[in-house]
Amino acid sequence: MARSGKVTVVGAGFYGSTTALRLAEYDILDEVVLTDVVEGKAEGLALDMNQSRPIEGFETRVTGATTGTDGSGYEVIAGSDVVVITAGLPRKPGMSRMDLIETNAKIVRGVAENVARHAPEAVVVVVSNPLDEMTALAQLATGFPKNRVLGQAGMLDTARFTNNVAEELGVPVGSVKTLTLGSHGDTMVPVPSRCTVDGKPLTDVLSQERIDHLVERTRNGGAEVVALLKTGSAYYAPSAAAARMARAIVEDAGVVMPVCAWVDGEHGISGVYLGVEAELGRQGVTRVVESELSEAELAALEEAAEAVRAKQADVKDL
Ligand SMILES: NC(=O)C1=CN([C@@H]2O[C@H](COP(=O)(O)OP(=O)(O)OC[C@H]3O[C@@H](n4cnc5c(N)ncnc54)[C@H](O)[C@@H]3O)[C@@H](O)[C@H]2O)C=CC1
Ligand SMILES: CC(=O)C(=O)O
Repeated sequence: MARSGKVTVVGAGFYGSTTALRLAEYDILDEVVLTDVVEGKAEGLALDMNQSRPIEGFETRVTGATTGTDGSGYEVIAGSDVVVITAGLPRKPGMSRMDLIETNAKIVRGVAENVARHAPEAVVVVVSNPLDEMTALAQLATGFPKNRVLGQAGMLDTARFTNNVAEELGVPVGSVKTLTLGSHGDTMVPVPSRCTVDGKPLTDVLSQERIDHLVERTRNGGAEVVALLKTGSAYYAPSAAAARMARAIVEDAGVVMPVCAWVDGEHGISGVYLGVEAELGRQGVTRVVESELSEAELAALEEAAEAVRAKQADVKDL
């Protein structure tokens, strides 16, 4: 089987390590690189993942490396097609994603500058929180074209909406289609008008009260997991989302996914990183797709854009 492509995952915590393993298990890449500032952490996890290859039957090799905030060790990411940035603190119960902004901005800025130096042709997928702001910051710090920097949130939030609907109705997740746009925060926009169950509109199978409940549960999906875990945030569904995005980019797949992308006039909104549907290919976002939305959903998307625009303007000073 022909394998090609190299994806780096920066940050070997829960999110980063599960993303690296998922990418390696696809068995389509030459190499997955996993890095972390903690001495030996990425190397140890990479060794462990490589030892799982004979059991799981994949050949993609994982390389672990320790990197310094001074840029040491970053040579290992040279030639990466995609760099996924997961470095940064996760929230604790009671914290909002926005509470992480100052600490994570310093980390993401440093990482992004080193990515620009050592992998200048890469597409960057940001996952560190607060997501919409860290994506904007990574674009500023890399100086990459806006289509080559995007964030992961919509895939995860959409998956949570789908799972919530499937569990409510006791049906397979495969029979449910949903969509979530907007910010990865308080102004998240689950889109009930785009939800179907076995092709039927959601309003045909659920009352408005139950739909409202599932929308609210989706908005709080991250906090629900944090409250149960108590020591960190979700990573199985988030890593599945980031790995699928990286794969779509490496494979130049042209698939449409909900992601945090630079919006330039679509939906009448401009000049902001926002959760929208976008087509992904080798150059990152090849096209932002204007989803069909109800009037109320479009108004909510505009509200989300205004909420994140102000915060994104501030990140340059962090
Ligand atoms: N966008 C999304 O949908 C989601 C975002 N997240 C965010 O992802 C981030 C990571 O989450 P977890 O992996 O669970 O946290 P974690 O604490 O398990 O891992 C973070 C890792 O980053 C490393 N790190 C810190 N500074 C670094 C630097 N300068 N260079 C390289 N590595 C560095 C740490 O040593 C640690 O291993 C958090 O900010 C979290 O909020 C988590 C879930 C979903
Ligand atoms: C941590 C986070 O952003 C989430 O689970 O949605």
